[in-house]
Amino acid sequence: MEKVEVTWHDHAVSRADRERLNGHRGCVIWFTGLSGCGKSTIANLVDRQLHERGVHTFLLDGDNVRHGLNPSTAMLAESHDADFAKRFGLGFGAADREENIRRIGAVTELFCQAGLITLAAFVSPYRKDRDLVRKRLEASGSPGDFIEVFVDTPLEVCESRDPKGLYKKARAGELKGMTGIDDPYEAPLQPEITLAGGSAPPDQLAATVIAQLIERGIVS
Ligand SMILES: Nc1ncnc2c1ncn2[C@@H]1O[C@H](COP(=O)(O)OS(=O)(=O)O)[C@@H](OP(=O)(O)O)[C@H]1O
Ligand SMILES: Nc1ncnc2c1ncn2[C@@H]1O[C@H](COP(=O)(O)OP(=O)(O)O)[C@@H](O)[C@H]1O
Repeated sequence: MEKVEVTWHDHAVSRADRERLNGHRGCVIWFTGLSGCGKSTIANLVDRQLHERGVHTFLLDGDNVRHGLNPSTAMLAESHDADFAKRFGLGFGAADREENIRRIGAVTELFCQAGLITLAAFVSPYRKDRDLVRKRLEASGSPGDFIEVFVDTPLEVCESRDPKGLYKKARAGELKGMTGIDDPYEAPLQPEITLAGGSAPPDQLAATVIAQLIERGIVS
């Protein structure tokens, strides 16, 4: 294996300096759940409401990140040769999802160090991948940096919403490896917040998240 020489450098402006300037601490609010459960809708509402309160935030969202940081092999093949595209493109197999979440976890870690309240909305179906993000964040930062929000919406409800027609394709056998259909979803065992995404409106669920942030002293 090729040895790569890299050295960690401490920054002149610390996380504490940035948090003082922002007037609040950084943290990661990680929304997980099935496709169509409401992650993006709720995360966007929370983001907008925090922004209106003067809180420094940023939202990372599954579909969007897969257009830029973590594109598919087919997307990369438009600008790179086939070997490069195959090596770095990500799909939805278990190892690809693991690498997707590992990279996003590293980005949330940077944003957290920048003192931002970072919202992440990803299916993130594997417990070990989410737990690894938590572990890394807490190791480089402090306890409470990772707030896991389980958007607990029954599969039948997600499937009835099906805004992108993915469940329909999966049921028709045109899409393989759809989470909840022929690919696993491992629900969090001890999420900080659980939202009943199938039985309450999005604004009520967003209000629950904001109330929790206030209770935890993250925003005032
Ligand atoms: N096979 C399969 N399973 C689940 N989801 C699929 C799949 N194929 C495409 N999509 C679309 O990709 C979005 C999920 O991307 P993520 O990066 O969040 O997935 S993961 O965390 O790596 O599992 C997901 O977005 P959301 O619907 O917003 O969750 C889907 O639009
Ligand atoms: N709590 C809710 N009640 C009713 N409809 C919802 C709720 N949350 C989201 N939706 C609707 O469900 C669909 C999927 O929501 P979305 O936020 O895109 O889910 P995800 O990001 O988890 O895939 C959208 O059409 C959205 O308007």
